[in-house]
This record gives sequence, structure tokens and C-alpha cells, in this order.
Amino acid sequence: MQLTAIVVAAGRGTRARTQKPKQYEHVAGRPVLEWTLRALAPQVAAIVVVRHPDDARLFEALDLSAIHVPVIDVNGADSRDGSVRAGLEAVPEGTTHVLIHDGARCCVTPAVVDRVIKALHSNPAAAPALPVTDALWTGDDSTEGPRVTGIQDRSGLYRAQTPQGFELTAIRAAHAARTRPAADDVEVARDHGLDVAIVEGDDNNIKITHPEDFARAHHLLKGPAHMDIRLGNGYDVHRFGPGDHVILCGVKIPHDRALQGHSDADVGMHTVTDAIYGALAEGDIGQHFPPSDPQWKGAASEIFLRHAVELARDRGYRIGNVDCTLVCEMPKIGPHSVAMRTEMARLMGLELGQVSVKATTSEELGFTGRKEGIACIATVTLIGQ
Ligand SMILES: Nc1ccn([C@@H]2O[C@H](COP(=O)(O)OP(=O)(O)OP(=O)(O)O)[C@@H](O)[C@H]2O)c(=O)n1
Ligand SMILES: C[C@](O)(CO)[C@H](O)COP(=O)(O)O
Repeated sequence: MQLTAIVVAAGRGTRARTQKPKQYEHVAGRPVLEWTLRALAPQVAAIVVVRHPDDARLFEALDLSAIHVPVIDVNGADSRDGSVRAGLEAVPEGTTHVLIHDGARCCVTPAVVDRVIKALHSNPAAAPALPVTDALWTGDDSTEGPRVTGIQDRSGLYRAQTPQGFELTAIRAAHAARTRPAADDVEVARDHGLDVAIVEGDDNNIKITHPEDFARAHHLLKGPAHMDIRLGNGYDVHRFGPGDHVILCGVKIPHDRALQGHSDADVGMHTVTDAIYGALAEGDIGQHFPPSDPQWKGAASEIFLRHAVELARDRGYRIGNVDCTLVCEMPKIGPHSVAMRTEMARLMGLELGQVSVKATTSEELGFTGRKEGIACIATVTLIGQ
């Protein structure tokens, strides 16, 4: 089998409403078409790119240095099937099979391409698709907006994707015989009597069609390798002094001593706050709220935590999770931990499941063991959005 990819990229992308044709717009750092060509190149012997005559400059500006197979460019036509026909004319000598792919499907994965190629070993044609899983309705436009007019049976219905693979001679003959427009090459092939195998598509193999598709493609192409995840740790200690309660992670707990500090001495909340600043590499709580400044005397620590959370948001991060461990012999933390998690989650705008507050004793060792104070450590993850 000698495979050539035909990438149709001569459309005008009117629905995407971009300045340049959508296939030349940048997503995740490079033009859509460059992503598409990079995705297909490792699995084919050559690529024919069908481009619009007006796009010659845009096409020449693509960086094809990562593509190690011949790339042949030809002018397209006014319709997609016309462009495919132009591509079929240009495939290099020796090609036995073609993969016809939309230039605008830049998130196609090697696994999808592999499945099509494997199926071509035992079928004259194969294409990826996904069964329709949502209910299907018919509708019409009334003056109050669209109205459901009926329910459509979805059994046996598939959403078609590309690359669509064919024996070269068979698809050439099908296109040569075609006199009507077609949605895709599978339609052309079937109308000419070709049997087409369906292989599993991928929900992420989207075609950039509308403006909002660029953001989705950006996320898919940026991928986990580029995920911006930051980890921060915090550590704090407050000593005991006279008093009848402590405040830990925003919860008031009766106790025969109080924690001392410039603010309300909530050692748990301070530690989490510091972990957020740490993840951002933006100093610590003392730098943002100096103890020398009288306005913070007796302040509620939630002021500090809210500041850190807002700073993270301003820097483009959301909090993934928080894990906070209080180290003390007394008071017992267990009975209060759900209340503490609930309060911390509320202040940070998180779900309860994202916030852990736990405790340990230090086996009566050291200053915490001698009940001279409470220590706390915390870890926070921040996720770039
Ligand atoms: N005359 C055409 C029309 C479409 N295509 C290509 O076929 C693929 C799928 O078509 P579609 O998403 O409909 O692209 P456009 O025609 O560019 O979009 P629109 O209909 O919004 O103008 C795209 O990669 C597009 O460039 C093509 O090569 N030649
Ligand atoms: C070929 C195709 O991508 C299959 O899903 C699709 O039919 C072409 O795109 P269009 O938006 O229907 O023009």
C-alpha cells in the first residue's frame, strides 16, 4: 500500500468569520493547516495540499520543516468535491490509496488515522465516524424561536469525520462519474457502489467551522505536555497564650488557650494562603500584609486568603486542590474538620472535594508535643486556564 494524503484547504471559511481563511489562522502557536499536515505526515508517503489560488502567499509562509514527506500544492475549486478532484489529479506516481482529509480538522490523532489505514487493508474504502448519542429532534423557526416538531430515530446514525480513505482507482472513478454536489467523499464513493467501512472516530477530531471552535482546538492542541500546573507549599506556626478559644481554618473552637498573633492567628488559613502565594512565586503573607502595619491587627484571616485567591485568578490560574495538615496535640481537629473544609471551600469558591483539612499529633515531641503552639503545613495546586 502506498498512501498519499489529500488535504483539502481551498475553502473560504465564511462561517468561522476570521480575517484570514480559517486554515491559516493560528491556534496553539501555529496555523491550523500546519497542525493538520504535521498530524498526517508520519503516516503517509506524500501529501497533496489543495489550496485556494488567492492563498499562495499564506501557504508559502507555512513552516513545513517538520514534514519529512513531499508536499505538493495545487489549486482548488469552488466546491469541496471540486477541490478533492484537483487533489486526485495531483497524487504522485505509485500511490495506491489516498486519505482525503479536511485541512480544518487539525486535531486529528494518529490513532484515528491508523484505524482508517488498517481498515483499508481489507476494504476498498474506510472512514471514521461516531454514533449519534444525543436524541434527535426536528424543529422549525417560529416567531418565538425554534420549536420542536418531532423526534427522529437516531439508531444507526453516525457523525462523519475525515480522513476518509480509498483505493485510488476506485475513488477516482467515483469522482469522475459524479455530476451532483456531495457532502463528502464517502457519499461520492457509495453512490458509485463502493462499500465503505466505518471505523471509530474521535470526539476531539473536530472540524474548525465556527468562531468558538478555535478555543476548543487550542485546548486540544496545547495538550497535557503544555499544561500549566503549579504547586505551592506553606508552613506556619503560632504559639499558645491565654484565652478560651482558637480559630482554625475559619472555625472557632473552644479551648483553654488561644493562639497568639498579629491577626486572628488562624494558623491553618495563613498556611493555605502562603501556599497559594508560593505557587504563584509572589512572596508570602507577611509581604502582602506586613505585621508592622497596624491596620492588620486582629484582622480576620479570610482577608488574606481572599487576596491570594484573587491574585491567582488575576494571574490566570484556578485552584485545583488544597491539602492542609494541622500539627497539634489539642484541640482535637477531627470533630471540626468538615466544618473547616466547608468554610475554606466557601472562601475559595471551591467544592468540598477539593479541600482537605486533616491533623496529626507530633507524638508529644517538640514544641507542638509540649502544647506550646500549633504548626501547619499545606499544599495547593494551581491550574493555568
Ligand atoms: N471549495 C472548497 C470548499 C472547502 N474546502 C475544504 O474542505 C474542508 C471542509 O470544508 P468547510 O469546513 O465547509 O470549509 P469552508 O468551505 O472553508 O467553510 P465555510 O463553509 O464556512 O465557508 C475545509 O478544510 C475547506 O478548506 C476546499 O478545499 N474547497
Ligand atoms: C467532510 C466533512 O468534514 C465530514 O464531516 C463535512 O461533510 C464537510 O464539512 P461541511 O461543514 O459539511 O462543509
